[in-house]
Amino acid sequence: MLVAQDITVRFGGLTAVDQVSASFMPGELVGIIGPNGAGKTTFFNAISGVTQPTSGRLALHGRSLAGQAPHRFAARGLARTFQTPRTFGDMRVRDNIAFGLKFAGRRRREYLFWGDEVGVPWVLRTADSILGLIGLGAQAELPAAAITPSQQRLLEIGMALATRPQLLLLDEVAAGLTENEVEDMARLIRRLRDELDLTVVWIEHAVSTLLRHVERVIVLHQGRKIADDVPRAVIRNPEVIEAYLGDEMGDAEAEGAAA
Ligand SMILES: Nc1ncnc2c1ncn2[C@@H]1O[C@H](COP(=O)(O)OP(=O)(O)OP(=O)(O)O)[C@@H](O)[C@H]1O
Repeated sequence: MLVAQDITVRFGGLTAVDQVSASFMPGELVGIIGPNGAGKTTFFNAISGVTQPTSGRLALHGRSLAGQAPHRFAARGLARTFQTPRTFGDMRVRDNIAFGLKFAGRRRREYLFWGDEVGVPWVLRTADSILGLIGLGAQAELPAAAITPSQQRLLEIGMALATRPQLLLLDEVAAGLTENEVEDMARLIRRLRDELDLTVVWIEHAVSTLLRHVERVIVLHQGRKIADDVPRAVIRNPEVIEAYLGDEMGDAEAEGAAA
């Protein structure tokens, strides 16, 4: 689906992402974890066209995306959320989704091409069916600014889905949520992956929940990739424990997470 090769992003003298390579296969749910400042969001920005990598190669469906603008990434089936939800507060919840359906990602010509909706799951064809999918049906008429922070996060996921992605990048969609809400979010992400045939890459600090739900986890530390494996292996990796997991969770909790 997506292949990133030796991606490096420098800001002046700081190397935020240091030669990170990673591949994402169709249908995978992959987590990205690491300490604050490890380069997780910068890596996301680089693989979604928001930031131009200093060096490295990037291919979606085998076609190079180097130097392309973010809307070209969207047109090729990539959607993402941001750490701070980017919704339109004075527009109704339903209209936020409708905006994504109408405008996001695709150019007019591509809409004509997509007009017959061939291959688009029916739940992604209307704003109301997307709202039903993410559990925001009851909030459809409210201004987006009036819904709770956790609902804002769901709405941003809905807006991303409205672009009919095949690859969904989620940046801390569970930040600030209660433990139960984080668990609900993880279940929703899995359900979306399964029902919509998505590839999902999910950055999150709620490590124990993430490790219980993803199939593979990539660990970044000081811009470098220090692990890329199934959760069971990653929690036993001494470098990962030293750099991150030792602080984030006790051994017993980690064992439970990857059980
Ligand atoms: N636009 C920028 N200009 C300069 N430095 C930046 C910029 N964006 C990020 N950085 C720096 O790059 C490094 C990686 O930041 P990044 O936000 O990618 O980390 P992160 O792993 O996502 O952290 P967090 O978990 O806190 O969100 C940090 O040192 C950060 O200060």
